[in-house]
Amino acid sequence: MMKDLITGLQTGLHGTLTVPGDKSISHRGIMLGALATGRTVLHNFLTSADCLSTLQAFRDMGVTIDRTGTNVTIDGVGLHGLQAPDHALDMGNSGTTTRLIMGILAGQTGTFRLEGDASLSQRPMHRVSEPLADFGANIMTTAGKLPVTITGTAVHSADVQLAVASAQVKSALIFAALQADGMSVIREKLPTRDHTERMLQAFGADLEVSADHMTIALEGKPTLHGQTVEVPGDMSSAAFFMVAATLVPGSDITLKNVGLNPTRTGLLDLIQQMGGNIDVTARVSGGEPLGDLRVRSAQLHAVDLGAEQVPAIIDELPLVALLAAHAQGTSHVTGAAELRVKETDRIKALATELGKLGIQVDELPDGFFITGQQTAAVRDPQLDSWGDHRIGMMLALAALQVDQPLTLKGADAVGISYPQFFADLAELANKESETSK
Ligand SMILES: O=C(O)C1=C[C@@H](OP(=O)(O)O)[C@@H](O)[C@H](O)C1
Ligand SMILES: C=C(OP(=O)(O)O)C(=O)O
Repeated sequence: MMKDLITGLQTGLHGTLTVPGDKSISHRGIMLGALATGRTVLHNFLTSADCLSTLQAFRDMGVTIDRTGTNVTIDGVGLHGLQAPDHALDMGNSGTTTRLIMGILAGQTGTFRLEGDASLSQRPMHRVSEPLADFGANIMTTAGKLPVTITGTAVHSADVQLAVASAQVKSALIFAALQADGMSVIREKLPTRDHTERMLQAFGADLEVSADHMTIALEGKPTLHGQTVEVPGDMSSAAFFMVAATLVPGSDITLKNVGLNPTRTGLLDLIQQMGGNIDVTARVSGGEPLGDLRVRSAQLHAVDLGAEQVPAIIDELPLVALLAAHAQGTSHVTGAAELRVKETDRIKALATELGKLGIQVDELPDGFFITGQQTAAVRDPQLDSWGDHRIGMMLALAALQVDQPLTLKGADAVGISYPQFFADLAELANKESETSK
């Protein structure tokens, strides 16, 4: 789908917005609900394509799941009760679905085949299958990628050191450990988002996290009990409007009920560090901190960001490029090679597409650097999402301050994590939602 973008916004963004539910928590809500006994109820479930891939995969494995809008009920089948379907499970575009399910299926009965779309089929899966082998898992990849075949087996406990800083890999190992007898230990490379750990504790698992957040110890074969989960707003979706309101002069918006788990707030911290103006009113609900953010426009200065900060801002790094492009001075992002194995090579995609707008991005193998406030002219008004939701949404924000018409190819990619993104942006910008062609 080609879309005309909102350009030349003079008046800033205004108003109050509640962004949709958190993608990571929505995936895990379905998964834990399926593995629990009894009923789990999810409120504010994210009804984006990725989370619906997870929902459908569990239906295909015999789990009864009802969904009315953003309310989902799941009747759990217990830790080992999933059924192997006679067809492949469709992972769609979702890395989280694929990798977490690999850990879950390692200990089930039967043979399961996982397939995905063209983008997902290029992404590395051996980072999960290899450490899962330490639990005795029997997984065949296709040269380290999808399609993947998992033959369920009686997994055993293990003590594993992660080679990549990845919440998806960590969570897969936690799910395998959950199905094994005895105590397993999982050691992180750097602390990553901890929703699996928090939610498992809420569902009744015996799981301990060290004070430095680097080591997780858990006892296998707990009985998980169905829960009611209020999914907070997705920080990674709020991020787009935090950046838009920071950059477009005259803006003043409030984002309600945004998840503020400290493993996810890297962008919030970074905007403040660059001179941004965000007021946070925080509270705790259901084991996850959340709050309202008032964001006003500000003049920014350049910043450097390295490997240690990357996990808490991983999905927001394309937005950091946009912040850097408007900040005074040269910003450097390093230690972010993971960006090259997301839905697309996000370093290459953002450098190419921002380049069309006259913003020079210098690529590094593991990041980029950008000198802000360049004044070059638009070179090509036809932008492309590369089929990647986060690149597409970042470009829609980049367009706001460009004074000529721009189009976005592959705009429908936003449906992967934020189906109503364009409508929400149009509302805060006080514009009609532009026509689609
Ligand atoms: O665990 C999760 O829910 C996620 C972890 C991150 O991936 P990695 O584990 O590959 O860093 C993130 O990019 C993704 O959007 C969601
Ligand atoms: C990388 C992402 O998701 P996933 O890995 O689940 O495809 C993302 O949402 O930016």
